[in-house]
Amino acid sequence: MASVNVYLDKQEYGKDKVRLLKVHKDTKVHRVDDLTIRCLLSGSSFTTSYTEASNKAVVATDSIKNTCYVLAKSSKNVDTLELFAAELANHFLDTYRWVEGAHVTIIRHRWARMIIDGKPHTHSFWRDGDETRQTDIFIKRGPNCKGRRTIELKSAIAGLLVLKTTGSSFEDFVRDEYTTLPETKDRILSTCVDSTWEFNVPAVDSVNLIATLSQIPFNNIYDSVRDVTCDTFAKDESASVQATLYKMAAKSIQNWKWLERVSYALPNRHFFAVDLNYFRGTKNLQEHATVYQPLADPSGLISATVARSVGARL
Ligand SMILES: O=c1[nH]c(=O)c2[nH]c(=O)[nH]c2[nH]1
Repeated sequence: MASVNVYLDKQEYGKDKVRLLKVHKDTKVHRVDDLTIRCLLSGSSFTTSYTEASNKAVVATDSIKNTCYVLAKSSKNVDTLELFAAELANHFLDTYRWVEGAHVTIIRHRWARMIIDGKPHTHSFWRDGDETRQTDIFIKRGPNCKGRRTIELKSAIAGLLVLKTTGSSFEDFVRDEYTTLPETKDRILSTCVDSTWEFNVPAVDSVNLIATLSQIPFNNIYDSVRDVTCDTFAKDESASVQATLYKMAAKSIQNWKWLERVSYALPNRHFFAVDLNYFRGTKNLQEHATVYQPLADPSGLISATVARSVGARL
C-alpha cells in the first residue's frame, strides 16, 4: 500500500475542569468565586510531543493545574473573570518562552448571599440557579516582538432560564401543506439564554496587558448585558424570538463601545395549551388558555450575531 503523507495540522493541550473556590476575606462580609477553569497551551515547540514522542517542551498539565491555584491565591482580580483569565494566560507566555498561545476559559458558578432574619448573611450562600458567567481569552505572542500580545476575548452568560406568560405572538409565517401550527396573538415565551459578547481589544505589550484590560468595566458590562436581556425579554411585545433577540443584541452593542459583536442562542421552549374540551367541553384554547403542557423535545433554536457597523465606533 502506498504510504500517505500526513502532518500535524492543529494542536493545543492543557488542563480542563480545574475546580476552585476563592473566598474573599478582606472584610467580614465574605465573597466567593466558584470557578471551573480550562487552560490550553499551543506553539510549534509542542509539535514533537505529538510526532516524535518528545516531552522536552511539555509543561505537565498537572503543573498547569497547580498554576491556577497559585495565581488564584495571589491575584487581586479573581472576581473579574476576564482579568483573572488574562493573568493566567499571560503567565504561561511570560514564563515559558516557547509557548506561542495560551487559551483560558473560565466558568463561574452562582452563589447568592442568603437573607437570614431579613438581612444579607456575611458568610452563607445558596445556589439560585444553574446560570453561569463565562469568559474565554486567547492570548498570542506577537510574531516579531515577543513581548507583544494579541488578544481575542469574549464573555458569556449561559443557561439563563426565562419565561413570560403573555406579550408574545407568532403570526404571518409561511403556511403551506406542511403547516399545522396555528397563528397566535398570545403565547408563552420561554427560553434558556446563551449570550456571548466579543470585545475589541488592541494589541498590547505584556507589561501593560492587565493595566490596559483593567480600563474595561467587565463586571458592569456583564451586569448590563444580563439586565438588557431580561428587560428586553420582559418588555418587548415579541413578534418572534428572532425579533426579540435582535433588539437585545443591538442594545448592548449600543451601550458599550468595547463590544464588537453580540450573539445569542435561544432555544424556543414550547408550551402548548392543553385542549380540555374532552372534559365537559372545558375551554382552554387561545384566549381561554391557563393550563399548558411544556414540550421537552423538540425545541426551536434561534441564533444570531449582531455586529457593530464599520465606522460606527463611538
Ligand atoms: O418565535 C418563533 N420563531 C420561529 O421561527 C418559530 N417557528 C415556530 O414553529 N414557532 C416559532 N416561534
